[in-house]
Amino acid sequence: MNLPVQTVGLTKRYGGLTAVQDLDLTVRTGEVYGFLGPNGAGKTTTLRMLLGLVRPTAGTVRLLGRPVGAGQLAEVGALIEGPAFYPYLSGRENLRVLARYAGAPAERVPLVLDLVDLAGRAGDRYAGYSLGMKQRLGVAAALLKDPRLLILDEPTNGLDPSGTADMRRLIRRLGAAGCTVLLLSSHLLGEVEQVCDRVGVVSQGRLVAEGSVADLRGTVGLRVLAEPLDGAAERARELVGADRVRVVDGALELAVEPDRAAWLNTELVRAGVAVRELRPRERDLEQVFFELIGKETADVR
Ligand SMILES: Nc1ncnc2c1ncn2[C@@H]1O[C@H](COP(=O)(O)OP(=O)(O)OP(=O)(O)O)[C@@H](O)[C@H]1O
Repeated sequence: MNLPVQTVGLTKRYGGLTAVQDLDLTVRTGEVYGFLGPNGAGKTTTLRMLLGLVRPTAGTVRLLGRPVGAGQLAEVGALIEGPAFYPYLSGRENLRVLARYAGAPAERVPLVLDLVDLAGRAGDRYAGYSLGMKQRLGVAAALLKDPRLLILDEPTNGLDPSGTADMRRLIRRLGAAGCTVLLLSSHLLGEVEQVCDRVGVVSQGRLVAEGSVADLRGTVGLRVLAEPLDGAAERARELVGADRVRVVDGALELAVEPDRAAWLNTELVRAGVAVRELRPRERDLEQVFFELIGKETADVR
């Protein structure tokens, strides 16, 4: 199978520093994969190895099913750092110039402008674009060659909330259109929740978790709103064991499998407790991210 990205045991050492260690990364066709980790975790080094810009110390990289350097970069579109455009040309003119350089058909220009939602402003000068529009034009440029793999490195960096939301919508749209996207981000897990099919979290050069956002978040029990609370807590302790029951903010938190909800509800009601709400308790995504990267505080932006 020609996986867009597959690394096995990928390692890069700079002198005594291991920037990337034993990384097994797989990006599947048609998915939006979020490669996440705090600054210095090794994302850029990994990206450079994927693109053949840096030679791995150990391990292998296959890009679009072939070893790096087999000419497949023509099929990869990338938005890395701020894209360079001519300020006095319009968005459309800039793309026409790039298309000519890249040997992409001119008919792609209106198509990609439409994709990134810039068709209405395509005639405006680049210099007048907002940062968000500039970034989206960068994505449009990366799409000119109709790449099989699109790599976006920190595409929301420096964007305000509305620019970030636009970029998120764009990535989701690309994903829905069947584009394979590798998204690098040092932002919190929560921010990529809506756009990524799967995420890999890297910390200190190692992949510390991989899966869907739902997988990573997991469920850790049940949260129950019931009256009277004391009676509910007492009965719950009898049912599942005292060490599995906590009272937090006027609710019961039970460390039990969520599929025991129906049984628990029946038992509580039988004990004369009125159950108002009973639902799986999920971990907070930020918390998950910090646990994975082994930090207590939010300094990963
Ligand atoms: N050319 C280099 N020489 C020496 N050390 C390097 C080199 N490039 C990266 N490093 C080190 O490797 C580690 C990983 O850096 P890398 O840039 O890959 O992380 P990152 O996750 O991309 O971080 P950021 O989000 O800040 O870009 C860091 O400790 C960095 O200082």
